[in-house]
Amino acid sequence: MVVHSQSAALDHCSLIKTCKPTTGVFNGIPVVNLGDPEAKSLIVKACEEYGFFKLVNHGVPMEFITKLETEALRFFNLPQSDKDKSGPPDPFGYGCKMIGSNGDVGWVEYLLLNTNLEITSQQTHTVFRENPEFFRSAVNDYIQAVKRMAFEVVELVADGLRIEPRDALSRLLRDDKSDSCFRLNHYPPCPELQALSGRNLIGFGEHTDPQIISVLRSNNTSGLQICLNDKTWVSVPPDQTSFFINVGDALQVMTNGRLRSVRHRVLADPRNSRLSMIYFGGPPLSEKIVPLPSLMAKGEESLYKEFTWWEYKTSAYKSRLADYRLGMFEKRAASAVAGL
Ligand SMILES: C=C1C[C@]23C[C@@]1(O)CC[C@H]2[C@@]12CC[C@H](O)[C@@](C)(C(=O)O1)[C@H]2[C@@H]3C(=O)O
Ligand SMILES: O=C(O)CCC(=O)C(=O)O
Ligand SMILES: [Fe+2]
Repeated sequence: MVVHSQSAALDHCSLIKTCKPTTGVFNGIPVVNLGDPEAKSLIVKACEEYGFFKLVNHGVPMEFITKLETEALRFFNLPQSDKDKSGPPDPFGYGCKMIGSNGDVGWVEYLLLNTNLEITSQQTHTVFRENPEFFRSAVNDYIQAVKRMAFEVVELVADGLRIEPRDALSRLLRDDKSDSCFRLNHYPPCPELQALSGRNLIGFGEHTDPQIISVLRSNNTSGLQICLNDKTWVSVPPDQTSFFINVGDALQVMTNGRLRSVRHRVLADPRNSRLSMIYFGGPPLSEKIVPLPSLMAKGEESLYKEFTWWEYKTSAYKSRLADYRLGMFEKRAASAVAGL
């Protein structure tokens, strides 16, 4: 991400939103130890209350994490013209400041990758044609390990909610056709811009993740914030040795609203660069996203209209980042519009 001079930088960034600096960190983020016999109920409680928790003792080898971090930084430190060869993100590939294709911008550059097609094949023409073999292998090793952990987490969700069979969620992520993706985000420091405005630049604007579950790991630079039920934004203390798990929109629907997808955003840090890596576990495109039958009480009705993941994704990709994407799939919203 090139910044030539202060005025050029400001020009470039006039579209990036800012917010008042927030100071306090939130110490109430639930922490779940994957080896704890109580993990399933702690996970469910955290997902009901926050749609978010920190996972420790996760079993992903630190070696895979640091190898990928090194390779990712090597990539993001390349000259801009080299990085641009891996873009634009359509939607996969390298992107800088523009998020999605509907006008959202942030102080971020990223690589967005598909995980279900072997990363060796389809993406060869963009991201990995230009980058060394060890970057590709670092990405593959990391994704494999994180997927395994994500399968376990959603199986614990199923256990905790007494969903049967217990692979009702994990089978969707394990499926060869699972529509999952992976993202490396790099938020460079930007001291001049923040000093001039006295505000924090938005790195990645507020949103919920559309998929079933997102698994996030970052370096020790802060920036991630979540929105609590009372609509206040709180900063998540970073922890480079742990993972943060987000409930996505699809899981909210599949649990008929029991688990809530969490609204979150990232503020750029004026002094330190942030690097995050996120696996977004989604179902196959043809999957119907409906509440899981074993979870529904007798006579309970779905809060949502029936839709496939393809339909949801198509609509999500037409939306702006901050939009409430589930709104148009809610039955209640539809009847309100009809004046019922
Ligand atoms: C503005 C957009 C970017 C996004 C697609 C969208 O139109 C709305 C959802 C966005 C989001 C948020 C979570 C993930 O980072 C992401 C990959 C996803 O699946 O939905 C992004 C999309 C993107 O960056 O392409
Ligand atoms: O980069 C981060 O820490 C989070 C970004 C995010 O929420 C996303 O890419 O969907
Ligand atoms: Fe997100």
